Amino acid sequence: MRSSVLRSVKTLAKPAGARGYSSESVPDRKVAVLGAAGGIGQPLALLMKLNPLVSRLALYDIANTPGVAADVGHINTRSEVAGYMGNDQLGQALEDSDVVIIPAGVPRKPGMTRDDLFNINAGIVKDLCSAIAKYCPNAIVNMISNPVNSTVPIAAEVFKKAGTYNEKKLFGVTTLDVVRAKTFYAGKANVNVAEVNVPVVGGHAGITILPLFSQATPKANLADEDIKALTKRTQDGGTEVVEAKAGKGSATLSMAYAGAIFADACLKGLNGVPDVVECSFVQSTVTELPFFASKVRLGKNGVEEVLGLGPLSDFEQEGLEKLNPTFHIRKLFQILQFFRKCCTCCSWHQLFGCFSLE
Ligand SMILES: NC(=O)c1ccc[n+]([C@@H]2O[C@H](COP(=O)([O-])OP(=O)(O)OC[C@H]3O[C@@H](n4cnc5c(N)ncnc54)[C@H](O)[C@@H]3O)[C@@H](O)[C@H]2O)c1
Ligand SMILES: O=C(O)C[C@H](O)C(=O)O
Repeated sequence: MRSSVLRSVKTLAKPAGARGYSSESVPDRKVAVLGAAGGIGQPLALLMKLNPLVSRLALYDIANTPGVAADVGHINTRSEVAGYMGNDQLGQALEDSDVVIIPAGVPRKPGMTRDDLFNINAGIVKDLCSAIAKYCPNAIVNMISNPVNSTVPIAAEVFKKAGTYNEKKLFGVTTLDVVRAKTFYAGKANVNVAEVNVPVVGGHAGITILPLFSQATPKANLADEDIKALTKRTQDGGTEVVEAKAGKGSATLSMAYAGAIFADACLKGLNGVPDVVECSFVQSTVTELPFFASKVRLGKNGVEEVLGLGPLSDFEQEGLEKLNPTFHIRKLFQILQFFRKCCTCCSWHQLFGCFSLE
């Protein structure tokens, strides 16, 4: 048992010796986790502590971080761990960060949509991003807090207002959709899950999550009905967990795993490892939507290239057409309302410039 856990941890955290640099030359990298005492934050802190690419790990939350930091800090891996609690310590937590991961915010309960989290989480994200703009404006930001389809554009607006926006460094973390699509596909196709690849594009809510099973590898001859069912299960994966947890929150462990995979990819990109590609929700021209998840090549400056969708099946093309209005209408109105309430200097003109209904 112990050795298999260690083996998977090694695979997740493998230094990129074989992929571009030796473990002796791994540069120093500071990673900050905001919301580090939460359901995602704690296992994510553990996984980042196991990552040999991290030299400093800053754990920030509004409560309980000293305990989490003391606990994680006893693990005998490379990084130095420090806990920071409360707004007064946020600046210190962020200073010199290369990557900031944000799982701060409230999770869903059964019967809620991710949009129902907007009012609380938009405010949390806005405050945290204002601090990022001040204390580590060049950091890569990995946004986990929901609704990702809206928290990412909000973060972009906050950074624009602060004059620090770099579209190459802002990522909505959609890796859990990919993790789920891989797991469900491997089960149905009866193939080794470790070898499976499935791009998932669009966004991170309901039908905006669009897995491209026609591009899944290894290839399997699945019936149309099976593809439909896999697509629906991937789109409803978050709700499946929310319902199973029956009021005790949403996905935390699988999300921490997904968040650790994505942060590891960002670190590899920063360190110059070639051909690091993950799906992520980023500023995009792949469709007419201003932010869109697709495969992204990661590099020393964050996004190196936003990759196109590739060939779609008729079913996927239909899914793509359906997701556009959902995105536009919900997201636009939420974000407009938020900035009207909270940000008097953000004019309607600026907002329509960013989120126009094309
Ligand atoms: N992107 C995804 O795929 C994905 C997957 C799962 C969950 N999520 C989202 O992640 C968020 C967190 O989920 P969770 O289960 O960890 O919730 P949780 O309630 O267990 O933890 C959230 C943590 O955030 C902290 N927090 C609140 N306000 C803060 C602030 N201003 N600064 C710093 N920390 C603050 C809380 O103290 C708490 O420790 C939710 O919004 C959830 O919907 C996203
Ligand atoms: O579903 C949720 O509310 C959490 C997360 O977005 C998920 O996909 O698990």
